[in-house]
Amino acid sequence: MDDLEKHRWERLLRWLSEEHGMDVGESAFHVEAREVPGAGRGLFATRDCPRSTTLFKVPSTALMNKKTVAKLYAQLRGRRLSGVLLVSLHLLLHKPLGDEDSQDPVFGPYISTLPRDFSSHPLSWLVKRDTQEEDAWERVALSLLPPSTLRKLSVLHDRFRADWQILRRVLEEDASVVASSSRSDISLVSSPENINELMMDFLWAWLNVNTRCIFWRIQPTLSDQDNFTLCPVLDFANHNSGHSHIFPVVDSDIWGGVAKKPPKYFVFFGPSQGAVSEGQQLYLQYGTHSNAFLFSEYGFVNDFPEGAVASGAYAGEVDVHELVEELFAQKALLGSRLKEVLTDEGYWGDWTVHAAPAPAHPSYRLMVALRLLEAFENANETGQASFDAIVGQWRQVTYGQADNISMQNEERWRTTLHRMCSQVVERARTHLALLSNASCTGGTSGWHRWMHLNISVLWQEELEVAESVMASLEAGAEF
Ligand SMILES: C[S@@+](CC[C@H](N)C(=O)[O-])C[C@H]1O[C@@H](n2cnc3c(N)ncnc32)[C@H](O)[C@@H]1O
Repeated sequence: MDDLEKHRWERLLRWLSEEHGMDVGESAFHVEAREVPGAGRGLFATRDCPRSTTLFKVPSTALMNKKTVAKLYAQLRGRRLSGVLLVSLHLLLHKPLGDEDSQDPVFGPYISTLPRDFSSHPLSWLVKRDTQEEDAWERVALSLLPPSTLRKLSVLHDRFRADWQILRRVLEEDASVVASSSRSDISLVSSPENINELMMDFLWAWLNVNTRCIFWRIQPTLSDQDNFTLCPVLDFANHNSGHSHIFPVVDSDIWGGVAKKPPKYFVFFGPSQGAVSEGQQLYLQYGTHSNAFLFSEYGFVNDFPEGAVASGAYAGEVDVHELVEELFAQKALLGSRLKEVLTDEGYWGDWTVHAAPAPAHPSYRLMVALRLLEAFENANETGQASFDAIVGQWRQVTYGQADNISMQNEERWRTTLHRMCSQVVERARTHLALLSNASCTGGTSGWHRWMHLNISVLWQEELEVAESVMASLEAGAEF
C-alpha cells in the first residue's frame, strides 16, 4: 500500500482503540492490510496463529449499520428507511473529497479507508449509461457480457435506481439532512449535472455497502434485510471460493433469551481445522456464489486453471435461463400455460448446469422444467383435458411418485439439453474470439485489462461447463 493508505490504516486502528476501546495490541490483534495485485487490498496474518485463534474483535459501536447510523438521523425516523439506504446516505454525506480524509466526526477514520473509486465495477457502467456518460470501452464491455450476467447486473441496477429515487426525495424534502453533511461541495441545486454528480456519489456509497457488508444480527427476525453491517478491518478481507480463514461469530445465545441485544463485540476466529502462518493472506468466503454473481455484485471473478472445469476441480456453473425461457416462448400460448404451472410449483427460473460433482449435470430444477416442456412434444396448443392429464403425469415424476413420464420424454429432454449446451458452446466461442481481438475492449488502464480478462473468464466457464455436460449426455450419464 502507498504511504497514504498506510497512514489511513494506522489512523483507523488509533480510532478503533481510542474512541471505541478496541484492543489493537500484539496479543489481541493479529492482522494487517496489504496491497494485493488485482484485488485492491487484503488482510494478512501478522504472526503464526494456532487453530481457532481469535484474530480480532471489533466493538459494536464502531460498526456502521442501521442501528448505529439511525441514531444520527432522528429527523428521518418516520421514513422507515432501510439499513442500506441509511448507511449509504451517511457515506454520501461524508464522502472524502479527492485524496483527503472524510470529515465525518463520527466514522471519519473508517470512511477514509474505503475504496475511493468504483470505475471498474460493472454497475458503474450501467448507471453511466442511464445518463449517456458511459465511454466506448464500457459500452462494448456491457455488450460482451454473457446474458445471465447481464440479467443479474440489471437486477442490481433496478435495486440501485429504486434506492436512489427514495434517497433523492429525502435529500430534497429534508434540508437538515444535507446540512448535516461534512462536505463543503455538496449541493442540491437541481441542475441535471449536479443531480448526476450526486447520483454518482450515491453510487460510490451504495457500492461500498453492497460489496463490503456482512451479516450481523441487529433485528430479532433472522431473515430481516437490515441484519448486516459494515465492519472496519474485516472489510479488507478478500474472497476465496475454496476456503475461509476468517470465521465471524455471527449469532449469539442472547438472541434466544429475553435480552435481545446484539453482542458488544464482533468476534472473528481463525480456522478450527488448521493453523495460519505469518504473512498468509486471510480470506473470507463471501458465500458459494457463481462467477456471474461475483462479477455483477462484487466486480470480480474467481479465475480457474485450464482444464479445472473438465476435471471437476473447479465447480463451474452456467445459468441458462434465457435459453430455456426462449424454448417456452416458442410454444406460444401453450408456453404461457406451462410457465404458469412451473411458477405455481416454484420451478420457474434459476436453471443451471454444473461441472461438479461429476458427472457434469443439469440442476434438478432444469430437469423438471425440460421434462414439462418436452411432455408436450411439438405441440403449441392442446385442449384442457389433455393438458391436465400430461401435467398430472409430470407432477407425479416431480413429486417422486413415478420415475419418468416416459422413456421418450427422457430422451427428448436430454436431446434438448444437448442442443442448448451446444448453443452455449457456440456463443462462448464467438465471444472469446471477439474478446481476443484487443481493439474491441482494449482499454488503457490496468483495470480495463483486468476486467477484460474477467469477462473472458465468464465465457471460458460457459464454454467448459457446457462441453462437460454435453460429454456427460453423450456418455449416457444418469443424473
Ligand atoms: C470486502 S472488499 C475486500 C477488500 C478490498 N479488496 C479492498 O481493497 O478494500 C470486497 C471487494 O474486494 C475485491 N475482491 C475481493 N475478493 C477478490 C478476489 N478474490 N479477487 C479480486 N478482487 C477481490 C472486489 O473488488 C470486492 O468488491
